[in-house]
Amino acid sequence: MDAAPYDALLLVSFGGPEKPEDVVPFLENVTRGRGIPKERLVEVGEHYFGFGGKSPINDINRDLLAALRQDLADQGIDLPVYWGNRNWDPYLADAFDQMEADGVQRVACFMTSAYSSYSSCRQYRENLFEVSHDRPIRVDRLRHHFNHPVFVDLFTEYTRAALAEAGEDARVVFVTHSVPEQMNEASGGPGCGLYERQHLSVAGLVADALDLPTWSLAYCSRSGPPSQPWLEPDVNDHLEELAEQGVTGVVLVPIGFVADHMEVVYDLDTEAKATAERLGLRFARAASPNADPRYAAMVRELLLERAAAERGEKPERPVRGELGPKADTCPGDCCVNPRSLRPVLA
Ligand SMILES: CC1=C(CCC(=O)O)c2cc3nc(cc4[nH]c(cc5[nH]c(cc1n2)c(C)c5CCC(=O)O)c(CCC(=O)O)c4C)C(CCC(=O)O)=C3C
Ligand SMILES: [Fe+2]
Repeated sequence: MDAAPYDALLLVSFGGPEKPEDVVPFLENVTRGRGIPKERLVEVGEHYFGFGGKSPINDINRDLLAALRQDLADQGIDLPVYWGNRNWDPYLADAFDQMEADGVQRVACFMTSAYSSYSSCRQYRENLFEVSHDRPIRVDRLRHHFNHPVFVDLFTEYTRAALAEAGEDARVVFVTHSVPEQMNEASGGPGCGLYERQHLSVAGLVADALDLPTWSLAYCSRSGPPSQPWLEPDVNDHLEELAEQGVTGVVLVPIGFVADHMEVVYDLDTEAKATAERLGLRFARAASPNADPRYAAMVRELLLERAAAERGEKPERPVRGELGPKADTCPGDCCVNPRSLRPVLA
């Protein structure tokens, strides 16, 4: 198996604070120029302080990095793996400094974000462009993985396990990060609304695999000013509705998150769980991929698929559902944020 023309793999993630002193500067990094109300920042800061100022995200990425290295070694693929975050140490710039020092010429990037939107794709590509355009390293990012069979099958398995915990009659509620309605509309191109469609596709695939009679998609972690419409229903409001309808147990499936980071451990495991308890609903939260070795193997599959394509071969592009494989490169008008017209990596 051959990773040529790539001579490195880069894990690109969001980053998170690791100690109380990190929290405020991290939030400043994330929200610079984004118009988030001060009260919302104080509130989100409290979520981090409640967990000792440490997000789980970096440790999970350390584990994923180890799983990726193990998987490549097991497959006999000799390829260095680097890691850089957009918003916290280790930063993307440090990873690129190291790659440059090591003589890397062409790197494939795996982003720990599975869906299309400004926040979940284009902003990553802005940061990748920024950090790489003046370096002698060619950068490609691997295609979106929301509908990769491995991703869908993992969530199917995690959901099955959570149903066993909450009781088979529990209602499955798929959950993802809310985004402004405008951001959803622009995702995939003007008017595409691809963010929501991709989530509905994954949710439907998992529901079909488990023969679920009914299910829903809800949103968490709304931010921004109250006047701005974001995707709804909020998961807490949705639990209220379900309780009113006579539902007695719920399983939350965090399909929008590839790992148990702060939104999952606070917004779902803490806040939504408390809502469920108050409403007398049995509650279970399905796992997320984290550093599952099968998730690492999926990254390797995507890497080899793209490597083959770059060599001029016609690789298979495994995919589930009606949306088909997302192109390797995004068109110029994909996921544009009118407030941020910065150059991007395709
Ligand atoms: C779609 C999406 C994902 C999923 C895709 C992906 O994984 O990338 C995601 C991931 C994450 N978001 C994270 C943290 C934050 N996101 C914020 C703000 C925002 N996120 C947004 C969207 C998303 N975010 C949006 C539209 C905003 C509003 C401001 C803006 O338009 O930019 C804020 C500011 C405070 C607030 O507004 O809540 C924080 C602190 C962390 C780290 C968690 C940890 O530390 O464990 C992770 C993985
Ligand atoms: Fe976020």
